[in-house]
Amino acid sequence: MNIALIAHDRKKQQMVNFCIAYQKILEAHTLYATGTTGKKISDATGLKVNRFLSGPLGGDQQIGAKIAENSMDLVLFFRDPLMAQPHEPDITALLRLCDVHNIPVATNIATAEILLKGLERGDFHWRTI
Ligand SMILES: O=C(CO)COP(=O)(O)O
Repeated sequence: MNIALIAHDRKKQQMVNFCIAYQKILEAHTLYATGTTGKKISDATGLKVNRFLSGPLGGDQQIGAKIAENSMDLVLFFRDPLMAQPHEPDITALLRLCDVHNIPVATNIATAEILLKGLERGDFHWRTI
């Protein structure tokens, strides 16, 4: 499965901790991330992460393009709901494309944990059909 990992600045440490906790599951998949998030994850875990541009410079849009091409199976996006983002339209567009293409998307760690447990259990095999 192709998994996108994205975190806003005040959620990045949480994303790193999440990736450490679920490294065993994540390492069996192909990981993608926005620029800064991906660097922090790979530095902390050694996981191979394919990095796009930083979010404000177009990284969310690049991940959106992968979704539109049916090349992304799962999106874990730890958003900061208490901080305005300069690239808010890009974020909205990315989440919209998840809905257009029925891509499972978590916008907080609680949902992300449930999705990864489902992934481990094989709940997403339908994505490969
Ligand atoms: O802004 C982001 C997502 O909207 C994340 O981008 P970075 O991972 O480059 O900080």
